[in-house]
Amino acid sequence: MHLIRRNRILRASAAIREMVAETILRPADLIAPLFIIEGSGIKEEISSMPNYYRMSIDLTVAEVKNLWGLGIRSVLLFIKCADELKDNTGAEALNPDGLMQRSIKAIKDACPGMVVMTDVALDPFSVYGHDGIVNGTEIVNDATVEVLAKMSVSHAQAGADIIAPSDMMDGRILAIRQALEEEGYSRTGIMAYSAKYASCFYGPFRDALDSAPGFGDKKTYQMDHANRIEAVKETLMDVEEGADIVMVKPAMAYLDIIREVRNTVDVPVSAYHVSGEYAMIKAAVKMGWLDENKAIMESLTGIKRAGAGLIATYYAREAAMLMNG
Ligand SMILES: NCc1[nH]cc(CCC(=O)O)c1CC(=O)O
Ligand SMILES: [Mg+2]
Repeated sequence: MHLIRRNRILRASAAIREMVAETILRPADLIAPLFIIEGSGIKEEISSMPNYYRMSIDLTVAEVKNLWGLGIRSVLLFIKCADELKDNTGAEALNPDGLMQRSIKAIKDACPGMVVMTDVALDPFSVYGHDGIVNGTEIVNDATVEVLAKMSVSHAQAGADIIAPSDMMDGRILAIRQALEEEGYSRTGIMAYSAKYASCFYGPFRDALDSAPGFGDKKTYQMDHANRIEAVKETLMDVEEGADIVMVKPAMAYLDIIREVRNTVDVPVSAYHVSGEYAMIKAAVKMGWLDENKAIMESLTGIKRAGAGLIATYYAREAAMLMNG
């Protein structure tokens, strides 16, 4: 018998292909990022992210319930800070009655089972739009880490299940872990943005939250896209410091990094299918060049195939609806 025919057998029908599929995407694999603003009954379009919105807490809670019903089990919260509350200290980030803190409480009250993850970085609160405290043109690592640790405790106090530091400061995972333990939050997890690249693909997000850097760029603290070995080093350090989950970000231009990280660490690996990756598909679909449902499932399955068991994606709702048939 000539073995060449085996491939044709295992691809012969949809049923056989489904039987032998190696990578199966589930709604619970998906983390839904949510952009939250002050007010009530407010749903604002984001021009660079079609069909994605900034929403007030009440509408965000309703969306969380819908997402839970679709089988999604985690959300990742981002808030849009009022300009008058921005400074160079991150004070508003520590406000126990801040928008993030109120959002966490409202979601946990309304949908207790949903895993609430919170973005921890200073850019939404910074007059400079950088992820940390600025001195001249320097992002001051250690002073920033101190604030991030307090910010993380504040989120845990509000009920957050997992802290997601997206800042890339050195040593922040250990500092956050220690601060959480000192305050009794030994059950609050950390999803570290470990291999986060200084990517052009964050543009739409920065529009959404008005958080673009006011000067320079983020290349002094986010990684160079040319580097692979450095990603493994960063990730191993975060695991050593106490990260429960590590993340590679962005995703599609970094599948090799996801695979290398997956093969290296013994904790869950996540990836962030970022705003620019979402916007690219949306734009191509608008031009009639791509089938959106196929592009969504192929992209997200590929990110999982590369090794990410968790995927933060703005397509979480659509993908879950597709998987629910
Ligand atoms: N530190 C903030 C943060 N957290 C997630 C993203 C990007 C998410 C996306 O583009 O979807 C950013 C923007 C940035 O680092 O400039
Ligand atoms: Mg690091």
